[in-house]
Amino acid sequence: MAASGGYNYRDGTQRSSHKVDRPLSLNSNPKSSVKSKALPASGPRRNSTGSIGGGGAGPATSKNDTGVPGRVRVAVRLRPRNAEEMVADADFADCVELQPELKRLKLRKNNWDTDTYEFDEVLTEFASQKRVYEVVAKPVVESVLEGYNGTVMAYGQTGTGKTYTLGRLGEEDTAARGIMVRAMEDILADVSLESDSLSVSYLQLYMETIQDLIDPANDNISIVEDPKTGDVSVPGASLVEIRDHQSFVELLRLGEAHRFATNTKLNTESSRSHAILMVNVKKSVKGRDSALPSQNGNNSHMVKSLKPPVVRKSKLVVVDLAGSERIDKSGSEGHTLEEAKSINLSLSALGKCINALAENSAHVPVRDSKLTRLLRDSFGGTARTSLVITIGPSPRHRGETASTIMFGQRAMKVENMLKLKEEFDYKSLARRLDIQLDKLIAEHERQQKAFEDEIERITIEAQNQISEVERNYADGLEKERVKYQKDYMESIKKLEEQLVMNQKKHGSEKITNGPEDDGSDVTTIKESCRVHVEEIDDLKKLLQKETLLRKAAEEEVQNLKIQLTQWKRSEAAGNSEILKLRKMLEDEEHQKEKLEGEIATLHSQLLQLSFEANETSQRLDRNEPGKVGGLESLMTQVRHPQLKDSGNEEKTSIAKLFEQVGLQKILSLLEAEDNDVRIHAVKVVANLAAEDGKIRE
Ligand SMILES: Nc1ncnc2c1ncn2[C@@H]1O[C@H](COP(=O)(O)OP(=O)(O)OP(=O)(O)O)[C@@H](O)[C@H]1O
Repeated sequence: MAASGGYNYRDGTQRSSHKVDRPLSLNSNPKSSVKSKALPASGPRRNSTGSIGGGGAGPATSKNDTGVPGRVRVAVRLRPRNAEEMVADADFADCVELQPELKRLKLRKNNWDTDTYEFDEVLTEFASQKRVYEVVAKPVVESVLEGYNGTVMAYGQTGTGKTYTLGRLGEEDTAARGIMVRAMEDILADVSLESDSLSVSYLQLYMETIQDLIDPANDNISIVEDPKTGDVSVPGASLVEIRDHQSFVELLRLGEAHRFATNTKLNTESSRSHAILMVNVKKSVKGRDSALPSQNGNNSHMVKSLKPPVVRKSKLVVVDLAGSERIDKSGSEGHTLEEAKSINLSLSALGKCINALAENSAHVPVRDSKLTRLLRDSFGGTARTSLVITIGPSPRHRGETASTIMFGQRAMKVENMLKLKEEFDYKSLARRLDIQLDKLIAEHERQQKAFEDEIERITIEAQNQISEVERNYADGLEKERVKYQKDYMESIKKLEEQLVMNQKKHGSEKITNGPEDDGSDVTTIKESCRVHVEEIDDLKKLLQKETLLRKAAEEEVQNLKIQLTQWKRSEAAGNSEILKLRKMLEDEEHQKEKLEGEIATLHSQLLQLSFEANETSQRLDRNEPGKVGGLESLMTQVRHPQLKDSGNEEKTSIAKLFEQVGLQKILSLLEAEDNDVRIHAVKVVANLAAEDGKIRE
């Protein structure tokens, strides 16, 4: 039964929505992507040869910048008969016959005739949710974890199982979990929550307005397209960090409750909006970041090898489209009718884009609806895309089933060019440099303090030793002096006593023997003289010994002085080492400032370019070619380089062009809508690259 026309949420509440279209705003903080290059939505594409299962080249082996071709892969899933069909179609065969092993589907035209279609996968009504995830979404999730954007989308008539396939939470029965929950489980198992980051936005596109399913008050979100990379983003949407499975399921449940749904004849809970889940994965690339400063303090080497770490920023987009429906069959009226018209309009815009891409047509009408703008990267862009088309078995809906099958067949012809989304992570480099600098400063201060303490200790020790040696020397000297003085006095005393004794002896002998004994007297004096000479010799020896001792003491003092001088010299060398370290630190800070300056300049250039490109594209959109200014003249130069120069002067002209407009503008022309301009821009870029390496990575 058709709803009365209210705005129904799945949680049963009713709210009104504002539908004010805001002008497209520029992304105020475009990231500088160093690896990924934008592929114009209508850029050169290759049509698939139609070989089933062979065109979806995975990105796993290609890590370069040129991208790898990746055809949109399409699986078809048949819903089992529901209770109503069991009764109403009891006497009729299903309108389709599946041959999963041949990956074929036969659509009955009448009782005798069938049309046969081939798909990348054919999933019968018995296919489990696990199998559906593995063939439809798992390869895309793996690509996302490798750094490529990925899209998983469900398309089909209302009530055929799109939400069942993508959005089931499976809380009571884990086997029933849909693609969203299973994809997040695989992503959580792969990322490291310490070094990587995982965030989610959940939106619905309802009657051409984008609303936040996490924060329903946020109900008019703008789409922003990066003119340089072609990346589409919705900066106004809530971005929730996901740390575990449970928080993600809560978020899905919250979003599902806010989704517009109504009861139609074809589905009691028919989604009236397209739901878009965006999972942003930021992974650091292991082993590809800068070297840390070496311990030997080689500053210039350290600065040269200081490269920012590389991060891969990829995005998984899961799109649960609202069901296509025949108004007469769904019984829509009033507001539900308006909703149905809006759904059909956006789905038909998507169909037109896919037709244009499948036919390699020059113009792809991406701007016809917000749905196609949001899915710009998923069809004909840089994402790996997998589409599941859902069909019902009822012969009463053969027409809708046929049109779903044709949509899938055309989508299989769309070829994307997968690109790695790598960036230098300047912020994390700056953070790491700060930490490194703090560590160096702390280490330097610690070493300086230890060095100063050591010098002080050595100086004090040396001074103590010198004082002790001086004191010992003075004591020794004093002792020697006292000893020799005492010995000397004793010797003098002995001599005087001996002299007195001799005189006495001599006087008594003279009285006894008379003057005749003069000979023995002489002998005695001689003996006395000999003793004196011996004593004098002893004294001389003692003096010599004392002189030697004094010399040894003086040498020791001299040695200590030499040691002190050496210590002072090493202190001076230490000071000069400290000065050198300080100089190194200053150099390092200077380098850091330079790097930060360059980052700021790059950011501002990028911002300027984004602004100019956006302005230009807006003017071009408004068909005001005369006001395009610099870029217009650049396009003219790119289209007709011979207008300025000719023949061999073309290279000079390209060089001049490069000088005048700069590389960024030339690169921006690679995304121009005009085929000629893009071709000439490619030539210019190729010439510049060949000339002298003006273009580097
Ligand atoms: N493969 C399946 N097995 C069992 N039941 C299914 C299957 N697919 C869908 N259903 C059931 O069919 C009904 C409609 O499914 P669902 O709401 O997912 O369809 P839909 O395509 O999302 O519809 P709409 O476009 O109207 O939102 C639900 O009751 C769902 O449980």
